[in-house]
Amino acid sequence: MIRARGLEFAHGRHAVLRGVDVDAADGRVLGLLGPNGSGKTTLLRLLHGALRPRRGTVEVDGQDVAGLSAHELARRVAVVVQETDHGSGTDLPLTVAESVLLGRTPHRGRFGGTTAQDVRVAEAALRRVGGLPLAGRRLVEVSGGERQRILIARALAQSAQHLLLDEPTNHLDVRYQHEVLSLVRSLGTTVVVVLHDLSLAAAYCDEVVLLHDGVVRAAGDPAEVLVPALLEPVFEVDVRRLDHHGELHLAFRPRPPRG
Ligand SMILES: Nc1ncnc2c1ncn2[C@@H]1O[C@H](COP(=O)(O)OP(=O)(O)OP(=O)(O)O)[C@@H](O)[C@H]1O
Repeated sequence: MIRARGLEFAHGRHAVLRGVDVDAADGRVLGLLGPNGSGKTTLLRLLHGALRPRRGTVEVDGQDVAGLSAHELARRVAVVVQETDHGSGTDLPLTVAESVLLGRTPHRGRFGGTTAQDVRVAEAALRRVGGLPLAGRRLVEVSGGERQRILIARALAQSAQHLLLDEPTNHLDVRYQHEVLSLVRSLGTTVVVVLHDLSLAAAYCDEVVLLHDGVVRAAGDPAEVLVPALLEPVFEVDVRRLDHHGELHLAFRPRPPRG
């Protein structure tokens, strides 16, 4: 369980998040949605302790993240950030297999080396994302979509009960967008995922939080949040809900420029 209450965050004088509450329940997929600049990545970073709030608290399994060491936190929470973000490690001269093995680091002692168990877990994680054939390749040589799946494998190898992902479908072709999200959904871990594609959010999230200008505009069941009355003022487009084989899809039309 990840629980945030009353989160406030600012870059200098620029308020980024105000009074944000989040409840990510065990084994459920929570989607963070909202327009560019609405505060999704900032919120995700607060949830895994990479940023400290000015006000408010974040608890993981009832413990304040501010009181957990980086090592303890990494055993509980695995994070897949966008590959351009600092810390994704994709610029290191590593093979794919070595990169996935890095996910095991929180499970080692200070001077502990790689164990056979680490190798087995890393291999299983790479297999789950369809990445085994890439194991011997250098990370800098794989495509953007392949790299994204490898970063997810590294997070899986971390064996944490909570998984946070920032736009994991970036760079993925349509098949892998669905494969990665159904994989993430099948893990049984708590998942908090930033998504731009609202139809994917409708298909794979149990709950969603809709952010706008750093404030939660709506939260709850995707079927109740992904409605034109809530989405149109936030995204400033016309929204239609479509039913395709019983699944909710959303279609958008730009609004004509104001005269
Ligand atoms: N390092 C920084 N310094 C100053 N302002 C920042 C910094 N990082 C982010 N911001 C600002 O904070 C606000 C929220 O940014 P954030 O990246 O959380 O939004 P987002 O919803 O994830 O956006 P996107 O969909 O474009 O990725 C934006 O106005 C952004 O310009």
